Amino acid sequence: MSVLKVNEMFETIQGEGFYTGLPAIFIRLQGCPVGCPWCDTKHTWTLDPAFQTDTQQVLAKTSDSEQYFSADEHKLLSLFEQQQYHARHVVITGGEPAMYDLIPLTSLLIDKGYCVQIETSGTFEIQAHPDTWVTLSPKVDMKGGYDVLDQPLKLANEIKHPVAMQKHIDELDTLLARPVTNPEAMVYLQPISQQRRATELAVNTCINRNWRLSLQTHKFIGID
Ligand SMILES: C[S@@+](CC[C@H](N)C(=O)[O-])C[C@H]1O[C@@H](n2cnc3c(N)ncnc32)[C@H](O)[C@@H]1O
Ligand SMILES: Nc1nc2[nH]cc(C(=O)O)c2c(=O)[nH]1
Ligand code: SF4
Ligand SMILES: [Mg+2]
Repeated sequence: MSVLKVNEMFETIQGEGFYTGLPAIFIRLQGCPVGCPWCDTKHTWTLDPAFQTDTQQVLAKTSDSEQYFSADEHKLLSLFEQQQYHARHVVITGGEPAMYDLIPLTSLLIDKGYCVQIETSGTFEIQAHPDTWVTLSPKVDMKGGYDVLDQPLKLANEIKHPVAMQKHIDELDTLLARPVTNPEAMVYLQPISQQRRATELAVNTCINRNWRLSLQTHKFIGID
């Protein structure tokens, strides 16, 4: 059993990376110390117990807030039924989900027939069932002072790098050159905050390097 702090749980369409377009249940965990200046989920950063509240209040959220509920894997699975979700794909994101022991939750979900994906910055070792799809979005030189670890680079099924400037491409090249990095990992560039210049850089670099483009498609159509 492992108790997780959940900032949001909702059903939507995966908007990013390899599984773009697939209906998915998102579990957004609370807490992240990495400090990316352009992070689109800053409301998940704090781990202040003052923001703990009850499950129904969190599930009923209509806007971003620091409020979270605590639940173990069995409670989360029972909430899937209560919420009448249809998706067979589960995305565990955050915040930084690898701060938690995800072995009990990922194992239970895989045992129940779900496909499970985690979205992680690579700054903590991943504790998850080996069949979990790992989307690594590496974070280099951010304010929190964390480094990208070897283990997430090894486990990554896809490396989805947020980019706005050439230095981000250079950082990615350095990570791809590390001997531990999974040579089979698919490489995606994701423009930061839909900026025009970031998008141009991502498109041109994808064409030159034969990498893939990840747009945050949910933001273009205004869904969660
Ligand atoms: C909010 S993070 C949570 C999971 C984990 N902490 C991580 O960084 O991968 C989920 C994804 O959103 C990306 N992301 C966050 N803010 C973004 C932004 N403003 N523009 C583009 N991608 C962003 C992250 O790089 C990551 O791929
Ligand atoms: N639709 C949708 N797709 C996503 N893919 C990754 C997300 C994330 O915040 O981790 C995300 C998200 O917040 N919404
Ligand atoms: S690691 Fe992820 S959640 Fe944390 S600040 Fe960066 S983008 Fe946001
Ligand atoms: Mg998001």
